[in-house]
Amino acid sequence: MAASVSSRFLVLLKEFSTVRKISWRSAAANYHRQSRFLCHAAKENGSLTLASLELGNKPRKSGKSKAVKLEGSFVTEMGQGKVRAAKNDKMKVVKEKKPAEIVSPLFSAKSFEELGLPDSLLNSLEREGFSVPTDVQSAAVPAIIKGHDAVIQSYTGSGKTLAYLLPILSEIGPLAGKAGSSSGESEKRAEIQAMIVAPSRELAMQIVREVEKLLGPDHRRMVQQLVGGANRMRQEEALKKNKPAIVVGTPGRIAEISKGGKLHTHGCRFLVLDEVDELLSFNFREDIHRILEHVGKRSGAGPKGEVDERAKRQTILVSATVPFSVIRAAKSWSHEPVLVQANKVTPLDTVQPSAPAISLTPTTSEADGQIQTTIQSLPPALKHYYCISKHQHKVDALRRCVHALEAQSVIAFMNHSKQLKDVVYKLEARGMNCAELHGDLGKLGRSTVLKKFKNGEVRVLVTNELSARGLDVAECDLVVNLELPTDAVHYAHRAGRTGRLGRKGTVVTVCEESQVFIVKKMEKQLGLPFLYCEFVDGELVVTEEDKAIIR
Ligand SMILES: Nc1ncnc2c1ncn2[C@@H]1O[C@H](COP(=O)(O)OP(=O)(O)OP(=O)(O)O)[C@@H](O)[C@H]1O
Repeated sequence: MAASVSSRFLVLLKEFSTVRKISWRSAAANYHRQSRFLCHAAKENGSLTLASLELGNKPRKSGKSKAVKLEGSFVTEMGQGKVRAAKNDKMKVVKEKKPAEIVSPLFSAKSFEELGLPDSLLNSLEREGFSVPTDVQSAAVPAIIKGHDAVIQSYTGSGKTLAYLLPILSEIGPLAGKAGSSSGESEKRAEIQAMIVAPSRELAMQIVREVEKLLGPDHRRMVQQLVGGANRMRQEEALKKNKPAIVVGTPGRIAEISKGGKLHTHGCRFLVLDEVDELLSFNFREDIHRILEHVGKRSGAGPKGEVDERAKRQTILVSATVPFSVIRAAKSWSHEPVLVQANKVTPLDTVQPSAPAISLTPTTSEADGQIQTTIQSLPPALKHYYCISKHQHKVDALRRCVHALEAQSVIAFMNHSKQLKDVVYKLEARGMNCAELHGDLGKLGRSTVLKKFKNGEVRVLVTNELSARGLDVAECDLVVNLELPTDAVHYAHRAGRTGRLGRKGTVVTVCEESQVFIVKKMEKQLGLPFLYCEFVDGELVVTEEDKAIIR
C-alpha cells in the first residue's frame, strides 16, 4: 500500500515537471515571436513557465491620459507613441517616505500558549521576542501537531517558516514536550528526526538560523546545514559527531550525502519542502525523488524484510504560490492531507482545481495558457507601480526611483547574472552604495554581500532569481524589477521580498514600452492594481485616475 502510494506520488511528480516543461517550451516558442529578451530569460531559468505571457495581448493604450511634455531627463526616455503617457497636471505626488512601517498587522488574537506548544518552546519564543502567532501559524501549528500532512500556502512574509518549525520542535529535539518524546530517546538521538529542504543555499541557511534561534545556544548543534558549495566532508563529520535531530539543506547536497550512505533518515518523522513549487520543478526532480523515497522509510521493517513499511513521516509542503499540481501530488498521500492558509484549514480532498485557494495556479487548463487569478500570494498592503524606460536608461530610472521613495534597502532584480555587474558599476558611478548577488559568486562572497545588505552597508542589492524566493530582510522597503520576471508567479516571489510581516513595501517595475502588455497581464493575473508612475522633480507621481484606484 505504502509502496503504491509512493510510486503514485512519483508519477504525479513526473507529470508535474513535465507539465511545467511543456508549458515553458510552448510558451517560450510563442513568446519568442514577441520578445527576444524574455525568451533569453526563459532559457536561463530552465524550468520557469512563460505560459502566462503568451499570445495576443497588445499594449493597452490609455484613453484616460494624453501625452504631455514633462520636465526632467526621465521624460526624455519616453518616445513617441508611448503606451501610456501621463498628464502632468493630473499627476499626483505619492508620499512613500517612511520605510518598514507596519501597515497591516498579520497577527490573529491567539497567543502561542493557545496553540498547545510545550513550555520550553514557549520560553524560546518569548526569549526571541515572538509574542503572538501570525494567522498562518495559528492555523498550521494545531493541524500539524494533530499529525496531518499539510500544504501551507499564504502570503510572502507571513511567517510560514515558524508555521512548520513550531509543530516540529514541539515533537522532536530538546524543546519537545513529553508527548513528543514517546519512543526511546536514545534511538531518536541516533537518527535524524526532521529534514527541511529548500531550493537555495541562502534560504536553507536562513532556516538554519531560525531553528538555531529557537534551540538557543546550548542546543544549536541539534540542527545541521547540508548546503551545496560548503565542505561536504565537514558536513558528514558534523552529522556523525553531533547527531543532529534536524537537517536543513539543498536537494543536491542532501541527495549526494544520502547516496554516500552518510545520512540516516529512514526514521525521519518530518519532511518539509519549502518553496515546494520550485523544488518540484524539473531542475530538482532527480534529487527530490531520492529524498521522497528515502526519508521516513525504515528498510527491512516488514516481517519478511520487505522495505515498504514507511515510518510515520509527516510531509509538509510550503509556498506562497501553490499550483494545483502540488495539491494533486499531495492528495496521493495517506495522512489526511490538509491545505493550511491564514485562519483556514481545508481537507485536501475537497480542494478543486478551480478553487480560489490555489493562487496564481495553472490549472487543468494549463495547456491552454489559462491561469487562475487570486491575490493570496502577496500582502495586500504592498503597492505596485510600473514606469516606462528605454533599455539604456533603466539604471537611471532605478536611481530616480530610489531617491523619489527615499528607499533605504532596495532589491533590484534582473534576469541574467552577467548584466548585474554593469548595473552595479553605473550605480556606483552615481554614488549609490550597491552590490551584486548571484549564483556565480562563491559561498563566502554571497554570504558577505547578504550580510552587508542586511546590516544596511549596501543600499541596493542587484540580483537575479536567486534572491526571489524566501529571502527575508525585514528592512527591505523597495523592490525594483529592472527586467520583467518571467511570469506572475515569479513576480509574486520577487515582490514579496518587501512588505514583509505587514510592513510597508513598494514594488516598481521598469519596463520598455513594448513590454507594457506583459505588465498588464501580470496585473490581471495577480488581481492587484499596478499604477503607472513617473519620477518628476525627485517625486513619484501617478495620474489622478490611478490614484483613485487605490483610494
Ligand atoms: N509570530 C511572529 N512574530 C514576529 N515575527 C515573526 C513571527 N513569525 C514570523 N516572524 C518573522 O517574520 C519574518 C517573515 O517570516 P518568514 O520568512 O517565515 O515568511 P514566509 O511566509 O516564509 O515568506 P516567504 O513566502 O517570502 O518565504 C521573519 O523575519 C520571521 O522571523
